[in-house]
Amino acid sequence: MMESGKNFADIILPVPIPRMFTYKIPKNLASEIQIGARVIVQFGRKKILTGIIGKVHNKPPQAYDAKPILEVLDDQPSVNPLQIRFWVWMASYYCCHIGEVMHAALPSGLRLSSESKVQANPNFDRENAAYPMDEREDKILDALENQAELSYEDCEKILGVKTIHPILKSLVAKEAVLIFEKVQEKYSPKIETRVRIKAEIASDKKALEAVFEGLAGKAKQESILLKYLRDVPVFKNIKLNEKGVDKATLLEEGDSESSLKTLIKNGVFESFKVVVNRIEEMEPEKEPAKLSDSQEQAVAEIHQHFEEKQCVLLHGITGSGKTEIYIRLIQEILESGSQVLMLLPEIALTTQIVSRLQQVFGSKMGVYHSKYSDNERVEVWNGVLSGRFSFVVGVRSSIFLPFDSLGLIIVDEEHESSFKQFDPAPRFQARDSAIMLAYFHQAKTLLGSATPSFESYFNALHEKYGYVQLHQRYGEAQLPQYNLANLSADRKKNLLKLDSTRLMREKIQDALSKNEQVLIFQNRRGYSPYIQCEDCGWTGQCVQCDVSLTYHQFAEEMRCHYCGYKEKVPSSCPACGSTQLSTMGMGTERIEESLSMLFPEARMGRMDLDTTRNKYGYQRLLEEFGAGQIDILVGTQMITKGLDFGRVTVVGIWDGDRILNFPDFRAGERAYQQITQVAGRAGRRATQGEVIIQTRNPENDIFEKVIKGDYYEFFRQEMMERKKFYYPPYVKLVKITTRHSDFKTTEKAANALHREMAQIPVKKIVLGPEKALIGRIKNQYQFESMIKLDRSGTTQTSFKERLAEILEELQSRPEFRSVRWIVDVDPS
Ligand SMILES: Nc1ncnc2c1ncn2[C@@H]1O[C@H](COP(=O)(O)OP(=O)(O)OP(=O)(O)O)[C@@H](O)[C@H]1O
Ligand SMILES: [Zn+2]
Repeated sequence: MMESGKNFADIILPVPIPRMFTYKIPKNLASEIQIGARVIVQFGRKKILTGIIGKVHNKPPQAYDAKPILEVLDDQPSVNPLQIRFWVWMASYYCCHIGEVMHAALPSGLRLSSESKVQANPNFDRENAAYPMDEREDKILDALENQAELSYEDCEKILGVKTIHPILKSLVAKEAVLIFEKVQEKYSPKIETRVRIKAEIASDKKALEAVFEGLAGKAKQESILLKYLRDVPVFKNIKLNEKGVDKATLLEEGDSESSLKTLIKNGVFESFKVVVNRIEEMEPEKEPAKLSDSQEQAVAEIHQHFEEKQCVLLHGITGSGKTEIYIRLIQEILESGSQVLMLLPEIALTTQIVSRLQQVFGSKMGVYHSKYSDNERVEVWNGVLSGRFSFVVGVRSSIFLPFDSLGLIIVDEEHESSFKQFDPAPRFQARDSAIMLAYFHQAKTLLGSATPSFESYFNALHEKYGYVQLHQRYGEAQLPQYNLANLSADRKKNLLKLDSTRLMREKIQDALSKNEQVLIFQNRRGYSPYIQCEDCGWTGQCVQCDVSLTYHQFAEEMRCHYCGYKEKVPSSCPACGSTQLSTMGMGTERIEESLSMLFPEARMGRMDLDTTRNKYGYQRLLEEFGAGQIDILVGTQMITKGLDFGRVTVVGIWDGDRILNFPDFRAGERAYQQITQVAGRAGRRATQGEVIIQTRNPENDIFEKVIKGDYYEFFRQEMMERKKFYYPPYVKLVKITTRHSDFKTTEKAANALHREMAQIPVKKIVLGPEKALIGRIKNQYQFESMIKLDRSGTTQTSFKERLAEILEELQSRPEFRSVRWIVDVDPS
């Protein structure tokens, strides 16, 4: 209930309006106004919308006259105040509208529609109505007999008046109509038809015997009855009969439906319907593992750091057993009565780690996956609300679930760039947002990785985060042995076969002959093509930035994605003079073909976007691999994420150079992480694994650092570069894309924005605008500006506030009305 005296409310309106507007709180609704409740309001002259109360206050808006709130829909708020606080923060940090955050936050089964509708109340009996209707009310009810639903506009037309709300309100009060949102209807509970023996028969042995006698010679019906009694032993426990059995399950072994119908008709069975959970109930089946000494030690250190710090980074090498540490911490928090959220990158979620957690936590644990149907997502949402799930493991959007008392958030594989949402807004980083969310809940955050992001590692070194290390693999397992296979050298000696080096072939052969398994990794990222000299391995580098140039086929140019520097593709290699320049970019499919020619006996599998498109594709491949039905698995990034298979002894990195040549200031960091993660899949049990990296640059520094496992030294060197060239974490990046269908307008708008931004009086560097790497998408031209903001004080907030004003002003100029500006804070 509201404190008295507050007579205005800010209402979050849905997409496409996505903003907060202030409305008046009418006296008669004052007692129902609660933050997070859904309300009906009028927007503009015509539109009737459902919004959510974001804030209550007593400041009338300056620019317009506040309209009254028309209706409060919820007794219980749909969204809790912590969620609203989180939305507000996210909208301001990531420079988007709060309605866009709301749109991302609510599963579409719960989403607010942009238009509310009127429908007949199914419980209303018009013939025997308790209250009389006036003429206009009758007109609406007449219309609803022919039409399932009416918009507010329809009602206006029917009645020929402008203010229809009082009429609808009266109809609602008389329980004749319902006001609803169309999309909300999307969620439908799952209904199961079950059957059971009629109670009077089930509880009476004699009666049941009589039934059997009556069925003599009717084999089909008898068979159904026998199966029922096998599945539901009512003699042992009469209570079991009440729940009965799912009809489909009972008939699963091929019994006939018509025989069952006869049994129902003759009063032996009865059928009934129940609402069931889509997400299956599961009992825990395993105790958590006993922690090793170093794991116990790590847990103790994490506890210690949490005394003082809100966030701890767990830096544990691949195979060190971080999962078991998470399990211990999750248990502790759940026992204390708080909730836990564990975030995983998209693809890691369907795999081993989830089933491992499920074995321990059973159905206390909810899983929130992007491949879930909308209904399933609503069930997880409701499960969190009802307390059914006190622990959720999920993808980045699970930070929006309606938690009210989080105690801990774990972000596993925290370095993963897929925690960042690219499109649409909010373009949030789930790891960073999780830390903020935890702060609002007064909860702790644990970030875990074998290869921490430089941002997190930086924060740990500066003691902003606690830092805990695990240096050893669990049990007997050792880190794998690295081998660099020189592509150029093999080429000269004619040893290259179908792009494979001799060393690669030997190691694979070795593993196959010992009945061990092989993983071959090819980087998906390399799809942005680059030019490389086949003889010396030269690639074009930007003269102003520390990144490699991307090949633009259309213009026959190599360009820098960051500063816009460009040059023509040379006709011969500037380093060695060779004319063997080729475009790099080779897919997994071709590798699979090559390997099956080289190893015709081996059973091959391929895991990439193509082979995992459907819901179970990924799962199935992993199961086959786990069961030893695949000898060599070729894959992209997907095979790197937390896989734990005991028989993998050889990991091959097909094109090591491609990992290095990503046009990004994070190229080095990414390369280090990626190689270490892929390599980490090898030799996770007793046998030591081998990693083979094919490259034309065996002397590249990154390989040396990875092989030594010297993360700190690598980090230190990269940081010097980043400091010198103003890159994160020394500055904050904001990227702004300007889009329009006309080239000139796009350029003009981008330049106008640039001039305005340059004026903002904060410490910053504004780069661009540059034509984007992909100059045109869906017939929209795009230009990009990059802003590097000083990290100190209020620089960021001042900049973002002013930016919002600038964009608003630009948008209001007639020439730029249809230009789109996309702001990406902390782009990755
Ligand atoms: N205390 C323990 N008792 C028994 N087995 C353990 C224990 N800790 C870890 N293991 C086993 O060791 C293997 C590696 O552990 P886990 O997968 O948790 O490593 P990780 O640190 O997550 O590695 P990565 O970063 O490579 O994913 C797993 O097979 C796991 O079951
Ligand atoms: Zn450059």
